[in-house]
Amino acid sequence: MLIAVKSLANAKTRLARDFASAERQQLVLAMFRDTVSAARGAEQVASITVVTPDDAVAVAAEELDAGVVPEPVDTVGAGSGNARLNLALAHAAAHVRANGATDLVALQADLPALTTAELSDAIAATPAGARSFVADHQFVGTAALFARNHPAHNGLSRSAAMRSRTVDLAPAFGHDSARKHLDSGARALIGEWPGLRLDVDTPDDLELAYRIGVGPQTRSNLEMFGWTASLENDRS
Ligand SMILES: Nc1nc2c(ncn2[C@@H]2O[C@H](COP(=O)(O)OP(=O)(O)OP(=O)(O)O)[C@@H](O)[C@H]2O)c(=O)[nH]1
Ligand SMILES: C=C(OP(=O)(O)O)C(=O)O
Repeated sequence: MLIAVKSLANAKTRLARDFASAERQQLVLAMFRDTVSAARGAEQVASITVVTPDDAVAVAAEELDAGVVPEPVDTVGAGSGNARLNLALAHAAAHVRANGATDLVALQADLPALTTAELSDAIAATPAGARSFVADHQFVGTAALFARNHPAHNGLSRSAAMRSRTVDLAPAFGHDSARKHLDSGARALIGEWPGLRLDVDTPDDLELAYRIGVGPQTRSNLEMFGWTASLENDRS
């Protein structure tokens, strides 16, 4: 499993209205921790690799027993943030495949309401020998992208077999990525996975995730920042 996280100082700018910079960075880390904790419970997830330029994210990843791949240098000057994100994921994919991984999933880092059961269920629905994805709850973005290799066949040399079996991740995250993944041949997975489909970008997403039920790190940070109390006040 691959997870990309950009520099915390630049993260979640769309939450800037509700959270000061230091709080926002802490919240991004908390959502990341809850996402990794839920993901690592899925029995199909053999390892988690985080690609990031941020030292604090790398430390948090290591504390959660995830591997860390430094941000590739060629992403500097790679144009838009999304181009950098996709280069970072492709770099991490090459890294884990060089170390023996076959089936890949690129998971968003901001899924605080993710449950192990729904991720496990989604992985079980992925076709072999193909790319597939779980769209976000609005069917605009992508919560998770999967690339499963073709099953092994006999009669080829080991290297030829590896080449012919490989299904590239070909990540196309960013604006309208559900459409981009569909248009590039990835299959949209069907299933009721509300936490998996809810990546948090805006205050409205955060409120929705909170109502579904967020993980303990996210919850305690939101309580500490007084955000949950303000939610109650807004409702009364
Ligand atoms: N390693 C890495 N991860 C990235 C990069 N750009 C984005 N990401 C990650 O990809 C996911 C989606 O990123 P964005 O939607 O662009 O940014 P965001 O921080 O979620 O939100 P905004 O600042 O509000 O756009 C987040 O988990 C980011 O941390 C990058 O250049 N490198
Ligand atoms: C990059 C993506 O996520 P976000 O919604 O965080 O921009 C995406 O969905 O492809």
